[in-house]
Amino acid sequence: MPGRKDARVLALDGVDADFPEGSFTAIVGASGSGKSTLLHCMAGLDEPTDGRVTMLGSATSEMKPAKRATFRAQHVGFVFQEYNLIASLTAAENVSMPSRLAGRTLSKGQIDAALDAVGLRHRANLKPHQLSGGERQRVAIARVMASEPRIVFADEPTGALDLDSSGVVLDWLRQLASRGTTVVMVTHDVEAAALADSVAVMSGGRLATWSNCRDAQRIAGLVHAARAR
Ligand SMILES: Nc1ncnc2c1ncn2[C@@H]1O[C@H](COP(=O)(O)OP(=O)(O)OP(=O)(O)O)[C@@H](O)[C@H]1O
Repeated sequence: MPGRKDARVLALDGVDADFPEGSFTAIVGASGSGKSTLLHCMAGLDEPTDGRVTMLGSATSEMKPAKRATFRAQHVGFVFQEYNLIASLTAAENVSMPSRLAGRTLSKGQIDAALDAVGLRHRANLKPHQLSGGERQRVAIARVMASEPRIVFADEPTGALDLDSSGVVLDWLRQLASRGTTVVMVTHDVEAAALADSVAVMSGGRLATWSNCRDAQRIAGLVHAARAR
C-alpha cells in the first residue's frame, strides 16, 4: 500500500481462469472481492506480484511495458467507468484515437457510424467536459466499436447510464461477442450479468463459482452465498 510499506493487501489469491475467444463473461462479487483488480491484471494495467496472463496466445504479463502498451493498442478495448477520454480532444477525435495509435486511420464515415450507433453524432465536435456522464460513457463505447478490438474489458459499463442506454450497451457487448470478440465485464448489476454467457463470482480475492445462469435473482443468490462462505 502506498505510504504504508508494511501493510499488504491480498487483492487476488490463486485465481486461475480461461476466457475463450468470443465469450462474454460477467465478473460479479461483493465490493472489495477483487473484481477490478482481476480486470486490471488481465488487461496489463496492474502487474500481478505472481502469476501469468496470456492474451491471444501471448504472455502479456511477461512483456516489457512499452510492448504491452502496443499489444493493448492493437488488440484491446476498454469501457471503464472513469471513461478515460482525452480531455483536450473532441468526441470524434477520441473515437479515432485508438485506431491511430494502432496505425490505422478511420474514415469520417466510420467515426460517424460509431457515434451514430450510440446516438451521439450531433455531439461529435464537443469535448468531454461539455458532455454528461452518460454521454461520455457512450463516447467511450463508440471508441471501442470503431477500433474493433479482439478483446474488450468493461468495468461497470452501465454504471452511469439510464435503463435505455444500458440496454443499448449490453446489446452491443453481446453482439460484439457473437462476432468473435472476447468480452469480460465487471458489474454489480445482476440484470446485466444475466445477459452474459457465463458468470464468474468472486469472493475474498478468489474465484468462488462459475455459472451459466441467466437469471438475475439466482446470480444475486450466488454472490450472497459466496460472500457468506
Ligand atoms: N491500490 C490499492 N492499495 C491497497 N489496497 C487496494 C488497492 N486497490 C485495491 N485494493 C484492495 O484490494 C481489494 C480488492 O479491490 P478491488 O477494487 O479489486 O475490488 P472490487 O471487487 O472491484 O470492488 P468494488 O466492487 O467496490 O469496485 C480490496 O480489499 C481493496 O481495498
